[in-house]
Amino acid sequence: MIEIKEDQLASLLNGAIEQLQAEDDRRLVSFTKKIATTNPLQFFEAAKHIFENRTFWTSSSQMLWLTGVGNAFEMGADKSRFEVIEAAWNKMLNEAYIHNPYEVPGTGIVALGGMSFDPINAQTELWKKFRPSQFRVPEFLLTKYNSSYYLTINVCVRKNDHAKQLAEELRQIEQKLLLGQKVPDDILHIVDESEMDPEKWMDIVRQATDEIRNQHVEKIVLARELRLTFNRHAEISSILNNLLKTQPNSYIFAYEIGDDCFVGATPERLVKVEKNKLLSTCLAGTAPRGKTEEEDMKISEALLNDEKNRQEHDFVVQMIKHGIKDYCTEMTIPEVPVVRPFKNLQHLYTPVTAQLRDGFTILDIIKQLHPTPALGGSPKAESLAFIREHELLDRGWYGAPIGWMDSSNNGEFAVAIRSALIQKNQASLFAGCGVVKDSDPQSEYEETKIKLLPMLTVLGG
Ligand SMILES: C=C(O[C@H]1C=CC=C(C(=O)O)[C@@H]1O)C(=O)O
Repeated sequence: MIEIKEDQLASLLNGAIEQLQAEDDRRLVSFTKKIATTNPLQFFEAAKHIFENRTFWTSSSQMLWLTGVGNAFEMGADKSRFEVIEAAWNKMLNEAYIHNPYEVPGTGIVALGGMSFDPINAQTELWKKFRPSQFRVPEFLLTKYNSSYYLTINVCVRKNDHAKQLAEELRQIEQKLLLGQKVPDDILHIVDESEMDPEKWMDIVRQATDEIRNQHVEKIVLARELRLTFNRHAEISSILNNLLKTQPNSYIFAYEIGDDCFVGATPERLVKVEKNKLLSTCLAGTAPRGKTEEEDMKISEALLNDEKNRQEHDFVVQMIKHGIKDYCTEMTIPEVPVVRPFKNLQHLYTPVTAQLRDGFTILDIIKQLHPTPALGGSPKAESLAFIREHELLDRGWYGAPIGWMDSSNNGEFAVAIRSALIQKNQASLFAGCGVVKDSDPQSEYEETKIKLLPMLTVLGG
């Protein structure tokens, strides 16, 4: 194990502490170093009894893994979410003491967080711990980028802190984390299940198709919740381990707040920015997987030529194109989608690439894009108004951006679908589908059932 260069961290801490004038002044100190191979999930598990708030992220390509534990700095907002977060982020970065000799995305000061689907919709008891927008800079962040490993230690210092003592305390926690803990093989059993009466939900789908036929709106995405009770408390690291095994090509994430944890394996990238190169994704239009290769191909071809699905998909393409055009240059969007297979489903997929213009950030792009018609509908305002009035669900963070950003304007956000809110021995799973004028309520219901599978299968279903 590579040990922290004690004197280097202590002198960085000391430098920051000496600058503080008033007793309640605080300053973030961030120290990054390269470390030996460390298992991100075992690091996550080792933090279980040390920190209350753990965060986990892998990109769909698994090029980047982030495991954050603890909160060195938090940012939250209920209104004007993007502006408030951006201002707090910039202020903190301007004042921080940073030692990070690596120009590697996802190292150094990284904020991990997410937001609710709709801040206007009233927040219910279910999601009470999750603010409309919330980001955290973890105390310890393990970054795996390609095959290199980095550890960043972030700490907020005060005037009366003692640098050497603090460095020693941090070193002891670091040792425990890097040692890791075996991820338990937790097998859950579902003892109770509840959901909205399917007939009632399909009735809402019918009302949506009526609304669309009456030309008030073109597409509305409707979601539903499945509430499960287990025989015991769920182990988050074990759920993540199973998602990593069963859901390739997906973003696997967890955002823990005390006893609640929002977990998922989503196939949908909202936006990635790396060294000003922007990548967004249109993912909408769905079909099941075939049981044989031949059947799979047939279904995939039918999906590609299906008018209803192509229309559903095109709403997303058009919206992303218009949403970001003023924020970037060199935008490239293929004329036709391709079919992208995932474990349980296949989707129509169109990648969008561009160059982010100087002066804009990933938060500016998210503000433009969220919610895309893959989760809200089209037009945005009308579809959201329908969802607010009829869906009878607190989506919380489901269907909203979740991800990370670093101090060099790199970042990546996925759309938090195929996800569940875990609460001790209970969980709420969410799934939705795009309703257009010819949607059949029964088929839409069946589609949401398949979309629940990625989470259901790792939760004892
Ligand atoms: C809303 C969900 O999926 C979206 C993403 C891909 C395909 C979709 C569809 O075909 O309806 C949905 O727009 C969900 O999985 O809960």
